[in-house]
Order: sequence, then structure tokens, then C-alpha cells
Amino acid sequence: MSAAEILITGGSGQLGLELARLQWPDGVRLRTPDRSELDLSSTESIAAYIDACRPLAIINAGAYTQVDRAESDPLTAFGLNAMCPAAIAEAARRHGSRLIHISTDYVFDGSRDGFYDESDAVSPLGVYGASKEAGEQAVRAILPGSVIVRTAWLFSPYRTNFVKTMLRIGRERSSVRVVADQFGCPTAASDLASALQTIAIRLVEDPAAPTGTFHFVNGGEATWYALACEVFAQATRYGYAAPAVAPISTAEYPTPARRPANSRLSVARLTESYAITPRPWKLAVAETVEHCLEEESTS
Ligand SMILES: NC(=O)C1=CN([C@@H]2O[C@H](COP(=O)(O)OP(=O)(O)OC[C@H]3O[C@@H](n4cnc5c(N)ncnc54)[C@H](OP(=O)(O)O)[C@@H]3O)[C@@H](O)[C@H]2O)C=CC1
Ligand SMILES: Cc1cn([C@H]2C[C@H](O)[C@@H](COP(=O)(O)OP(=O)(O)O[C@H]3O[C@@H](C)C(=O)[C@@H](O)[C@H]3O)O2)c(=O)[nH]c1=O
Ligand SMILES: [Mg+2]
Repeated sequence: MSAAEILITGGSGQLGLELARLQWPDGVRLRTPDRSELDLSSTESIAAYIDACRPLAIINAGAYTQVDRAESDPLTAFGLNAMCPAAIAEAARRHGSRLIHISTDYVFDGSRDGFYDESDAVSPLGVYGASKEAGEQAVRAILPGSVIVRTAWLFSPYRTNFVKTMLRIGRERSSVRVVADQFGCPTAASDLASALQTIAIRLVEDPAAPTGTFHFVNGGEATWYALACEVFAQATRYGYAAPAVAPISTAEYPTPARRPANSRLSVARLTESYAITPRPWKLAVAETVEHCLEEESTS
């Protein structure tokens, strides 16, 4: 592959960090600007930055990801999750940059039986999901040749995520209560990063590479309760004293934002188009828990 600049927004987030940690082919130069260089809340900053560097490809991993806080801060959520991707898509169109934009399972309302595919109707329950859906629509309208990858329930050793939250509160308490009636697909940010790398390289090399909307999640399905149980089962291997875990209903854990009862995603389209087959989520959880705990158990 000839020398190619790839811009990664949100490089300090859990997905952005995993993208930057990957081994990229010789000749790819990553740009991972921080907030001081690229302010995603400013469409002027976005246009100026991309007009100056004219990347061959852009992976938009920046976002407003605080689901509950979004309910009381819709302006910031829509700014980051809808206006920002629109501005990125417009700049990408000006320069012929390939664009991969990341979206979420929370665009769905959970009323479907089984796994959602890309053609299922969206109907977000909360502000976060609605802002992400608006971002998808903008990207599709402005740059039809872009790729939108919906993912779900991301975890990694970095930033804030459910796996790290469980490890933290499990130390502070002898028991935890976790909802057992929301079904989804836990996904390692590192596995998503590898899939996005494959897609980005294909898009840069091949003008006819598949475009449109795809789902990427790890294999299998879980509830938040099952995910918590797996985190603690793995953690005990490193001397961690696991709390008791009690399954509860959504009604017993009130939150500002409503969440879908079922947001399981089918990855069939991505497997067919890009030959990407995600590993089971439990293998990915084991790796992340090891990363989080190994250091302290051996020190
Ligand atoms: N987390 C999850 O469970 C899921 C996430 N997704 C989607 O995946 C993508 C990546 O998520 P994830 O890595 O978890 O997100 P994080 O919350 O870990 O990271 C968000 C990134 O956006 C950056 N950012 C936010 N506001 C600004 C701003 N004004 N200017 C510049 N940068 C800004 C943050 O920078 P800073 O470090 O300065 O705060 C950070 O780098 C997002 O599109 C998200 O919607 C989809 C499904 C599940
Ligand atoms: C901390 C905690 C949460 N919960 C519940 C609340 C909620 O229903 C569920 C998950 O809570 P969290 O707030 O950790 O996760 P949440 O912020 O809903 O995670 C979402 O983030 C965004 C960015 C996405 O795009 C989604 O795919 C999804 O990953 O677990 C418990 O039942 N017990 C607990 O102790
Ligand atoms: Mg949250």
C-alpha cells in the first residue's frame, strides 16, 4: 500500500486508543489529534483540521458516550454525535477521503425478536441513541460512499466501561445488583479496532470496497448480569475477591435514560462483505480482565 494518512478522531477514547495501538502497514501514517488540535464540538475546527491534512481515510471514533447524562444535555450530545459527523463527512467529501463512522446498538428500541440486522428500522429510546441516529443519517446523506459501523457494549482496559465499573464496585462492595433483562452483545474495543483497520485498508486500496451500514460485535449474546458474572469469574483467577451478583429487573435499577431490552446485532453482512468473523465475547472479556488485573496480582 502506498503512503496513506489516516485520521482518527477521539484518539484518547477507548476505541481510539485501541486503533492507535494496532500494528498498521508500512506507509500508513496515523494522525490522532487531541482536543487542543481538533475540537469536535466546533464545525470550524473540524473543517480547518481536515482541510489542512486531507487524509485518505478518516475513522470517527470521537463521540459523546454518557448515555444517562445525555438526557439532560441533549445539545452537547447532538453537537458531538450528529453535527460533528456531518462536518467530518462534508470535509471528507471535499477531499475524497474515505470515511468510517461508528454508531451504536442504542439506535434500536429493543422490540425485535432475535438479532438486529442493518435493514431493521431504528427507533432510539433515549437522547444518546437519537443523537447517534441523527449522525448516521447525516453521514449517509452527505457521503453515500461512507461506511457506518454499529457496535455495542464496548469494553477495554481504558476509560470508563461496564467491565471496569464492575471490577471497581466489586472491590468496594460484598454484593452487586445487575439487570438481567437487557440482552446485547459485549464487544472488545480491541476487536472492533482490528475490524475497522481491515475495513479502512480495503477502502483506501479499493474504490469498489463494500460501503453502507455494518454491524460489528463479538460473538454470542449476554445480559449485563451475565457479563458481570463472567467478569468476576475471570477476575477470581487473579486473586480478586468477587462479590455476590444478584440478577435484577430494569425496573429495579432506575436510570435517566431508557435502554433497549434487546439490542443483539447480527454481523452476517460484515462477515460476508469483509470476511471478518468476530471471536466469542467471553474470550475477549478474559483478555481484558487479565490486562486489568494481571499487573497487580504479580506485583
Ligand atoms: N462505549 C460503548 O459502549 C459504545 C460506543 N459506541 C460508539 O463507539 C465510538 C467510540 O466510543 P468509545 O471509544 O467508547 O468512546 P469514549 O467515550 O471512550 O471516547 C470518546 C472520545 O471522544 C472524544 N471527544 C469527546 N468530546 C470531544 C471534543 N469536544 N473534542 C474532541 N474530542 C472529543 C474524547 O476525548 P477526551 O479524551 O478529550 O474526552 C474521546 O477521545 C463512539 O462513536 C460511540 O458512540 C457504540 C456502541 C457502544
Ligand atoms: C453500574 C451498574 C449498571 N447496571 C445496569 C444499568 C444499565 O441498564 C446497564 C449498563 O449500564 P452502563 O451505564 O454501564 O452502560 P451503558 O452506558 O448503557 O452502555 C452503553 O454505552 C453506550 C455508549 C453504547 O453505545 C451502548 O452500546 C452501551 O455500551 O447495567 C446495573 O444493573 N448495575 C450496576 O451496578
Ligand atoms: Mg454509561
